[in-house]
Amino acid sequence: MNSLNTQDVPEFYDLQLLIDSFPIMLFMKGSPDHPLCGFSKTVVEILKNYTNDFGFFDVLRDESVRQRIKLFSNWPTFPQLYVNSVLIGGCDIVTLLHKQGSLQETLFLKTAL
Ligand SMILES: N[C@@H](CCC(=O)N[C@@H](CS)C(=O)NCC(=O)O)C(=O)O
Repeated sequence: MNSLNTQDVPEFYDLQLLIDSFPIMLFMKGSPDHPLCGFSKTVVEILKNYTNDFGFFDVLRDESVRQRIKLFSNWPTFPQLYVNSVLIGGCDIVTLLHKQGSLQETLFLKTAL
């Protein structure tokens, strides 16, 4: 069981605002130009096959966001990819969608809503 709960950490950032801040939003470790984890690096490399137009938030720069968003989205790891504020998943799911050929649709049909 996760020992953290949302009252334990200060809410400097409104998570929903962060998630909503770009149609394609990646919560990752490091930045797209300098990923600091292999999983984040993989997702950035895959995304760049489709678009460079995505937002990101480096969870290593804000421990509060890092911990709270895991609870908020019920997803315990990073990266976390959101499209139109909906959590798509992490590295495994993005890699699978890419290999299946459905990531384009996931990224662009949803953003065209
Ligand atoms: N299976 C995961 C792998 C990602 C993962 O294991 N991330 C770890 C190490 S970078 C993580 O975020 N741990 C929680 C944390 O560091 O706060 C995926 O598909 O994204």
